[in-house]
Amino acid sequence: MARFAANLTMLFTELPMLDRFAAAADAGFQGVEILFPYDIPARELSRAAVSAGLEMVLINTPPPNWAGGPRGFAAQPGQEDRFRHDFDRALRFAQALRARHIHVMSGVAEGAQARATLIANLAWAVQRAPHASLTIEPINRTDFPGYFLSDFDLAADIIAQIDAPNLGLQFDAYHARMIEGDVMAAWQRVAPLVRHVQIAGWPGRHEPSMGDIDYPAFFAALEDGGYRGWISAEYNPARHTETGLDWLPRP
Ligand SMILES: O=C(O)C(=O)[C@@H](O)CO
Ligand SMILES: [Mg+2]
Repeated sequence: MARFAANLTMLFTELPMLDRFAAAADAGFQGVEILFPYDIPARELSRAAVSAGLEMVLINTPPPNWAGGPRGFAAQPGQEDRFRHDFDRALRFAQALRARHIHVMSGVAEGAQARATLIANLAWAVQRAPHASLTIEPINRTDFPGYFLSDFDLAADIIAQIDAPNLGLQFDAYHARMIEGDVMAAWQRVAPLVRHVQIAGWPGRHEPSMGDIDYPAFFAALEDGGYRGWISAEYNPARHTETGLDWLPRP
């Protein structure tokens, strides 16, 4: 069965970051992800994860933090040096945290040159970090205006073109609902490429129990299809985090 992780950038924000680890473990999560961990020394984050018995599942490149920084540079022509510098920093953090995946963010860009830039940067990154697992994630342009990678078929094409064992797809069911409408159909199309799954309710990006995505059916499809990766709760709780965890399957 897939294991569940809590996105500590968005869940348990009632607590300071380092206290969110124990709260996530107590609530029944087995792993955590942090979108941009770069404000806190990696050894402190690592200690908190280890003492809570949690696996670090994912971090994002690049360093600018969640509160307002650009969402990546990988598809921006002319920003290759910045991308490489940020990627190396993400890699150092991922190594220190033993993070399973690094999500490489494309940023705001458009057109053929952006696509070529993203492919060239990813081709560099998969060689730079042969032992790391890298992901790319289609993100909807309503919430993230101008974000380059907002199409599942484009992401699949890019992964095929790079053709590296350490690059895969990050499937966020909320973005799939926003971009495609039918989450299950999108999943069936790209499932073999998926390394990491994220979930939230739609509309609103709140608890998975709120809205029209049938998560029990989605979890069953993942199980039936042999998905063995993590499922990460990446949503803005509408209530106190713990009160809203009735959707979380517990043994
Ligand atoms: O917004 C999402 O969805 C993500 O997974 C983030 O990594 C984007 O910052
Ligand atoms: Mg996501």
